[in-house]
Amino acid sequence: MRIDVVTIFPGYLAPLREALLGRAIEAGLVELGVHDLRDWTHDVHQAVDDSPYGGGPGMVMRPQVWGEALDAVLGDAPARLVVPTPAGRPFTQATAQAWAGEERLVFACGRYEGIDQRVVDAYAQRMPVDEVSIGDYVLVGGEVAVLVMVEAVVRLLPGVLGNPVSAQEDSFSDGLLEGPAYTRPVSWRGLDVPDVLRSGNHAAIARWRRDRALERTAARRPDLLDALPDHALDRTDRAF
Ligand SMILES: Oc1ccccc1-c1ccno1
Repeated sequence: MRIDVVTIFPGYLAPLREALLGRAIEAGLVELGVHDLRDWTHDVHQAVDDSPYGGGPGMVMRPQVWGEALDAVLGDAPARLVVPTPAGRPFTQATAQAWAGEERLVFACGRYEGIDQRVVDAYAQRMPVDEVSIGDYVLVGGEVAVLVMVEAVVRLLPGVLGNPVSAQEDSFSDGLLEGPAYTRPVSWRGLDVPDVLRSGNHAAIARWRRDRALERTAARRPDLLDALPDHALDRTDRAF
């Protein structure tokens, strides 16, 4: 997979070259390009924004600059363009799974009051464009959202995680939140590891883990339970 990010703060994306993601890049599983939007300005101030038509607070990012940048970065290779925005569709594990199958993702990091809408509209005429939100809160720019989304996607690529089973047993992979996890010591500050996890009874352990996942999901994210298809819950599950 090739990932390109266009931003006015390239340094914000430095963490993408650390740890797991950095190793994926070194292993050739991912190619990463980070591009400074200001490289496509032509004025002495390197202006990337302007006042909003219709008035209102803040500034809007200029379509001309974005158009030149995206044309240059995209070239002729097919890609999915992703624009993080608080006004976007929710980015979920399902989104990450879908994007993990893409050959190429290009992220456009907006700041200020956002990017002139015509940029999305123009590129949507020739490629898939997703305006996505990572949550119901407002950030200063899209860079942090890109860090989140790139990590969620890249970890799903074959060969990136040491143990591919981890990704298969993620929270949300079966529509539920993951339950609690424990490791040594068996007793810590008067708190003990649940006996069943040390029983060696794999069926009982699997049941206990499912029950804790259902319990946690019912308590913290009842919306996920409501969204589960009927066949996803067996009779024992329905106790929650
Ligand atoms: O709040 C933002 C500002 C710019 C770009 C993206 C966001 C955002 C907020 C939540 N998800 O994305």
